[in-house]
Amino acid sequence: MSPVASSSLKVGHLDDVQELRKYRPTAVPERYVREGAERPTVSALGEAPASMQIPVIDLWKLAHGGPYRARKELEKLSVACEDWGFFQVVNHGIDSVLLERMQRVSEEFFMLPLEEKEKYPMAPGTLQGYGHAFVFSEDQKLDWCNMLALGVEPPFIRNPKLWPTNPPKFRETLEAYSANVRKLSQALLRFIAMSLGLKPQKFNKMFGTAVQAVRMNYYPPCPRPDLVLGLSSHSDGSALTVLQQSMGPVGLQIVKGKTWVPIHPIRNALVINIGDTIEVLTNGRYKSVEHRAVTNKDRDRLSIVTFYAPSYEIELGPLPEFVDKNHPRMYRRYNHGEYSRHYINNKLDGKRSLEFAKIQNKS
Ligand SMILES: O=C(O)CCC(=O)C(=O)O
Ligand SMILES: [Fe+2]
Repeated sequence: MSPVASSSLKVGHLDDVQELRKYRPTAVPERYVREGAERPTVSALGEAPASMQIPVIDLWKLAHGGPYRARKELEKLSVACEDWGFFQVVNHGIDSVLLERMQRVSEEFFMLPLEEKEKYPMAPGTLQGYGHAFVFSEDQKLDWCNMLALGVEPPFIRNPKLWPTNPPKFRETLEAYSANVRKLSQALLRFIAMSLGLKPQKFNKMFGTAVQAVRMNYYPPCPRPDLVLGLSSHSDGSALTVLQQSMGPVGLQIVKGKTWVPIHPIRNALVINIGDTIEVLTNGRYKSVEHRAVTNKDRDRLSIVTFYAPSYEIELGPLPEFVDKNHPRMYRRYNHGEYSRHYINNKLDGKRSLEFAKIQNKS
């Protein structure tokens, strides 16, 4: 994919938030301070009661639970995708030792000295390496986050120079982890297809050789979590996203109605969300829900996020099964590679990226 020509971008000086934090500041630099409505506590949206939780889906029950339990779990999955766009999955089959190893090597990477991490620089306007993604101008507000993003599959999207050799176990751990997450994504897509009354392999067949990328987000403690965002609000440009988060404080929040709902970490569970591709294919029945990350005053947080998406050459649009008199077509047909380019060349801004495909229905 061709990113924005980096020479055409003027993004100003970008601080590294872990370096900023070393001086134990009590204030945050102006570039991180959000406008009122975007601030986590003075948000246009309210705060959800702590009891409000996204559904938890048991993959074992779906796959092996017998006809009754599997059907019940499939109904739960359908509600999760339709009403929430997010769920946590347990008994997903990925060994907890591998999850822990992945978390450890990621943490070790972020704890390296800056010079070491800067050996894998993310060029402005691209989405691979260590640095600041989605920054396109000098006046854009910055996220309180450090990122390492890597293309994983198919092999041609990899930039091996940006795969850390330090920590030494990083590469092999990411390979093993990604192979497992790929299988899980395919299994989930089978059940999601079934929950929609489609043939189980509908999405997997249609996607061709799926594109898989990983992003590790590290959020250091922040002296003013009330003023900044760890990650700006957005929906994911993937078909499906698989997110592993550390057991610490809540960071991920999703929009539900008029509230920001916190996603409380469950040990060894993975957070799954519907991305823009599934929203388009189902003509909006399953939605890619807006989400963001907030920071914490005393504790850091890590998320390891896998984006699973169709092959770039695939043409996408709402499937005929989801378009009728009562459900007019909401999205045009487009090429997925073109959408991916559009997504990475625009700042994260709620669901704005998907405007790319929206049909303005006259009502
Ligand atoms: O850190 C999180 O929980 C949110 C990460 C996320 O939404 C993303 O990387 O797309
Ligand atoms: Fe996301």
